[in-house]
Amino acid sequence: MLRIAVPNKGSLSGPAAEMLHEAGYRQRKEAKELVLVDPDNQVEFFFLRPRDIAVYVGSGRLDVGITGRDLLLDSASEAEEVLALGFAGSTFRFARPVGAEIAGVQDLDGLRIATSYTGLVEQHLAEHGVKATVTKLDGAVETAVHLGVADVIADVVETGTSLRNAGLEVFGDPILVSDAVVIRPKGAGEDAAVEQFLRRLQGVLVARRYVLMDYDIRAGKVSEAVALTPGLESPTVSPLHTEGWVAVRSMVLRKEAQRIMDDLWAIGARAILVTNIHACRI
Ligand SMILES: Nc1ncnc2c1ncn2[C@@H]1O[C@H](COP(=O)(O)OP(=O)(O)OP(=O)(O)O)[C@@H](O)[C@H]1O
Ligand SMILES: O=P(O)(O)OC[C@H]1O[C@H](OP(=O)(O)OP(=O)(O)O)[C@H](O)[C@@H]1O
Ligand SMILES: [Mg+2]
Repeated sequence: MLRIAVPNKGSLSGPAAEMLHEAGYRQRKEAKELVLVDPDNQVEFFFLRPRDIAVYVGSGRLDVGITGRDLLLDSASEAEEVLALGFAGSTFRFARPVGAEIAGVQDLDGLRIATSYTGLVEQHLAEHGVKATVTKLDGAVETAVHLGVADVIADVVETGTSLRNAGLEVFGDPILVSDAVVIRPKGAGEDAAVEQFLRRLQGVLVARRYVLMDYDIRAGKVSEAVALTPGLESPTVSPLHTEGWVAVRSMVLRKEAQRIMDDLWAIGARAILVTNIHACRI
C-alpha cells in the first residue's frame, strides 16, 4: 500500500485535501484523524505537520508527501521535489523597518535576523558570504523587529498584509518562490504505485488549467481555426452532416477561452461550446 504524507494544518492542508479528493481519493471526515486508509485505491494517508513531512519522506518511512517547497529546502532532508501542485504559492523574503537603509543581503553583515526558516536563511547568507545572527522563532516573526529581538526578518510573504501591519517592507531579491510540491525520497527508484499517484494529480492539474472547446466551421477555414486551437497534441476534426462544414474539438487554456471564442467567431466559427474537464490522463 502506498504511504502518503499529507499536511494536517495550515495553508497547505485545505487545498491538498481538495486536490486529493478531485483525484479520487478518500479524505478524512474530521481534523483529528491522523491516519486514513483508502483500500479501494491501495493508499494510506498520514496527516502530519507540514514542516515534518520532508523529514518523514526523506527518511524513506513514507513513499511520497505533499509539502511546501520552502519547507522542503529549509529541512535539508533527503527528499526531493517531483511535481509542483500550483497552490499555496508564496515568496520567501527579507523585510526591514519601512525606510531603513538596508538594500540587500550584502548589507546584513553583523545584523540580527529573525525567522522560522533558519535553514533557508543560513544557506542564503552562506551563498553570499554574509555573517549575521539568525534567531529561530515559531511564528508571528514580524513582531520581532518591533520588540527589538531582530533588526530584520525573513518570512513567507503572500499578500504582504502582515508586513504592512507590522511597519515592515521587503528588500532585496526574493530568497525563494514557493508553492505546494510532491516530494519523494532522493534517488527513490521507479515505483508503479507512485507513478499512478502522480498521474492522478497531473490529471487534476490539467483539468483545472484546461477546458474542452467544440465548434463548427467551414472546411476551408479549418487551418486558420486550428491555428487558434492547436490543442495539446492535435485537435479532432470530424465531418458534419451539412456539406462543407466540420466540427472541431480541442483543449484550450481556461484563462484564454473567452479570447479564443471571440477570435473563432470572427473567422466564422459557430456553435462554440466550452465544457469543463472533469478528469483526464494525458
Ligand atoms: N499566507 C501564508 N502564510 C504562511 N504560509 C503560507 C502562506 N501561503 C502559503 N504558505 C505556505 O504554507 C506552508 C507553511 O505552512 P504552515 O502550516 O507551516 O504554516 P501556516 O500555513 O502559516 O499555518 P500555521 O501558522 O497556522 O501553522 C509553506 O510552504 C508556505 O510557503
Ligand atoms: O503576506 P501575507 O498574506 O500577510 O501572509 C504571510 C503571513 O502569513 C503567515 O503567518 P501566519 O498567519 O500563518 O502566522 P504565523 O507567522 O504565526 O505562522 C506568514 O508567516 C506570514 O506572516
Ligand atoms: Mg504560519
